[in-house]
Amino acid sequence: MDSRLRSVGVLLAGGVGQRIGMDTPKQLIEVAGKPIIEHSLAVFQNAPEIDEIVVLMTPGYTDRVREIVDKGGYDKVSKVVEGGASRTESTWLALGALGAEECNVLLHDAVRPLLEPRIITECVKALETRSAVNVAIPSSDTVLVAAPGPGGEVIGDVLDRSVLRRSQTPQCFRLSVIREAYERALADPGFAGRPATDDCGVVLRYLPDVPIHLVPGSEHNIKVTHPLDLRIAELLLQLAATPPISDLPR
Ligand SMILES: Nc1ccn([C@@H]2O[C@H](COP(=O)(O)OP(=O)(O)OP(=O)(O)O)[C@@H](O)[C@H]2O)c(=O)n1
Ligand SMILES: C[C@](O)(CO)[C@H](O)COP(=O)(O)O
Repeated sequence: MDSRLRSVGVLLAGGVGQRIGMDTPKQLIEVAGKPIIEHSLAVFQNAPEIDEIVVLMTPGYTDRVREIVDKGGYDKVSKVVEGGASRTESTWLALGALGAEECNVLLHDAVRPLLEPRIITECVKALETRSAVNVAIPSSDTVLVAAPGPGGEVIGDVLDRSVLRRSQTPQCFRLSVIREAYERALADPGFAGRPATDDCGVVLRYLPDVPIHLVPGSEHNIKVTHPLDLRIAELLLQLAATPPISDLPR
């Protein structure tokens, strides 16, 4: 009998893309010939470690996602569910859409269309022995803490870059662990006033004894947030589709 836990890829696509400022949610914008969300869907669909995909989509756009799923033959998609008002609400709704059986959950920003298969492999491997795993890269910039000063901001602190990492997705957990963290967060009246910007932040705050193992991410695994990111994603996706020079026929 195969005792491997099932792995569910959750695509968080419930946002509206305010910072990119377009009429439709940014995950539906076409980049390198496909909507951004479809690039992310294809990565999960083609990953042998992923057994099932659940999509959380902006209310009003779930039918559009179902069309993309049907047309592209993404047969690992089991559910397309409406997302919530914040990323954490969408995660909570995703957890509600999963059954009671223990599994691995890989929570991925749908707007990170350049997720590499290697990262999924390493995350699922790490989940064989750990219950919480995140993907992160070192910071190549020096990171400052801004403080209010006379007439504007001043530097409050310069952080030690050697211990700083930039958090990416997928953020990966045993279902029972991420559910427990969110149940505690929702029971805390203070959570709404100090929301978390990612799922690891919820686990760290509400299950501080659970170590969150780090897997190396990638500079390519960008989050399409601002208009310039669309151009960068386009170029990187084109590059990824181009064989390296050594593989070209001579
Ligand atoms: N209510 C929300 C908000 C965000 N997300 C998802 O979380 C990921 C990262 O969020 P972000 O880049 O902030 O997306 P938006 O919220 O759409 O962008 P903005 O903050 O500029 O409005 C995206 O794939 C987004 O669709 C979500 O599932 N549900
Ligand atoms: C989850 C995340 O992508 C990790 O870097 C990030 O925190 C999402 O932030 P956003 O403001 O919701 O884009």
